[in-house]
Amino acid sequence: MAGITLDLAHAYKANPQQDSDYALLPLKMAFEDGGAYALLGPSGCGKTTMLNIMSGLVQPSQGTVSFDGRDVTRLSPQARNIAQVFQFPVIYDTMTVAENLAFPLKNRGLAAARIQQRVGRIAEMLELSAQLDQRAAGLTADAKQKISLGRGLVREDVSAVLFDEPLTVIDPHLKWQLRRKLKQIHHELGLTLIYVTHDQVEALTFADQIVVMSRGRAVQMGAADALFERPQHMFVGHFIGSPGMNFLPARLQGQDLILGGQRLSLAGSALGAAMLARLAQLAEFTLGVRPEYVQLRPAQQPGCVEVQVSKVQDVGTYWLITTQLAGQTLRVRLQPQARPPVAGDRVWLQLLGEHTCFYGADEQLITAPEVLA
Ligand SMILES: Nc1ncnc2c1ncn2[C@@H]1O[C@H](COP(=O)(O)OP(=O)(O)OP(=O)(O)O)[C@@H](O)[C@H]1O
Repeated sequence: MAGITLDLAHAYKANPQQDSDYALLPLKMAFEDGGAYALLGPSGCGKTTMLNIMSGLVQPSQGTVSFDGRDVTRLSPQARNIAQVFQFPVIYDTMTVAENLAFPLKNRGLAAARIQQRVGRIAEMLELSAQLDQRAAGLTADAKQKISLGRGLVREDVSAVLFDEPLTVIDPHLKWQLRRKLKQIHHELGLTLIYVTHDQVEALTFADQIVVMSRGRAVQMGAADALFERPQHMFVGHFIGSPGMNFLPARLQGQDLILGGQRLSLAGSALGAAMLARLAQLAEFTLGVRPEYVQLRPAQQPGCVEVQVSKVQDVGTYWLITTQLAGQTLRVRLQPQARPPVAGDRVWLQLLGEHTCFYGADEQLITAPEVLA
C-alpha cells in the first residue's frame, strides 16, 4: 500500500496556451495510505485522466507522481504495482471464476495454498463462492463485473486499487449492494482505493474523502458532510445535494443585506463581525444556502425575504417548493405538513443562519469557524 502525491498538470495537446487546453490544471494533492477516495465530477472534467496518471497509463505533461515519497512519474503501471478495474469486465471467458481470481496471484508466484485462501476470501466477500468452479463465459454481465472487481482486490501487495466507474454495467439493485460491499471490503482489507464516478450517491456511499472536479480542476477534497455543509466552491454546492444549493447575488448596504431588490436587516442575525467585515469590502457577492436550510417564516419577519411560490412538488419524504425572487429561483425542502403553500402564494423565507455560505468569484469567502465569529 502507498500514499500517493500528485504535483502536476496535464494537457493532451502540445503547447497548451489557455486553461481550456488542459485536461488537468496545475494541482497538488495527497491521497493517504489506506484511504478510500472518490473522484467525482461531470463527464469530461478530468477524472479518468487523473486516475490514469496515478496508474501510469498516462504520463503527465508537467510535474510528478510520487508513491510514499518516491518519484514514479516515468514508471509503467506494472512497476507501480497498481490494480485497476474498468467500466467493463476484463476477464478470461474460458477460465473458471476461481482461475480468474487466482490469475493476478499466480503471476506474482504466490504458493498454491495462499492463492486458494485469498481467492476463497475475496469470493466470499463478493458473494461469488457458489460460482467458483463455473466458466466465466456462461455468467451474467453483473457476475463478470464482480469477477473484475475481485481481480482488482485479490492482491494484498498492491500500492493501490483504482476503479474507473466500475458499477456502470451493473443492475441498479445490485449496484446499491456492491457500493456498500466495497466500503466494507475497504475496512476489512485496508487497501488504498480510488474510485472514479459521476454519481454523487456512489461517491458519498463509498468514499471517506471525495475530490470534486470541474473542468480540469480539483475544486474541493473533503468528507461528505464538509462538501454538503461548507462547499468551498460554488460548483460543489451546485453538484452535491438534491437539488443543489441556491445561489443569489447580494450586496451590503450599511448593516443591511440587499437581496433581489429587498433589504434585510442583519441586526441580530447569526453572521459574525469577521464575515460582515469581509462582505463590506465587496461591491457584490453571492449568497449560497441549501434548500434544506431555508425556513418558511411568518410575514414581515425581520431578516426574511418575500418570494412567490411557482411550484409545489410532493417528493415523498419532503415537499419541494420552488419560489421566485426578482427573477432568481430559490428552492426549499419542507417537511410534510398539513398545509403546504400552493403555487401563486407569497411567502416569507429565512435564508440567513449558521448554514449560509458566501462566495466571491465562485470561491467561498470565509471558512466555517469564522462565519459566526
Ligand atoms: N486520449 C485523449 N486525447 C485527447 N484528449 C483527451 C483524451 N482523453 C481525454 N481527453 C480530454 O480530456 C478531458 C478530460 O477527459 P477525462 O476522460 O479525463 O474526463 P472524465 O471526467 O473522466 O470524463 P468521462 O466521465 O466522460 O470519462 C476531456 O476534455 C476529454 O475530451
